[in-house]
Amino acid sequence: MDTIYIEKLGVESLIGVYDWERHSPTSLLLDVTLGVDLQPATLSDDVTDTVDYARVAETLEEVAAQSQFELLEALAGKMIERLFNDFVTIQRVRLKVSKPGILPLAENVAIEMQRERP
Ligand SMILES: Nc1nc2c(c(=O)[nH]1)N=C([C@H](O)[C@@H](O)CO)CN2
Repeated sequence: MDTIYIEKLGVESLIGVYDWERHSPTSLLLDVTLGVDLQPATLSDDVTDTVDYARVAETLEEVAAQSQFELLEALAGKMIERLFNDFVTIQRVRLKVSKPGILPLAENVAIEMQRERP
């Protein structure tokens, strides 16, 4: 299996457990690893024969902007569901969602999930 990476993608989402987090969107960073067969695109040099990482980034920005989850886990689950639904050649997704600066004594907090296509 080959790999496509999107690193430190900045998105905005209304997310958080506490009332003070639910008045305005929070900045999140996404690290995405996609398991894809890249061999067809090595032969064709055609973006339609691979997964267009620009479209993946747009999809993740859209899911984040339209969601209102409490937990990072729930947002990550929805994002992975959308990627498998919209990009049929993605076989595996690893997604790390970071919420930098949210805890006073930590530079960053994050969750990471990895899923295979169902
Ligand atoms: N495992 C998690 N723990 C916590 C989350 C989360 O999304 N996943 N979120 C919060 C608060 O919303 C945090 O942003 C501020 O304390 C707490 N714990």
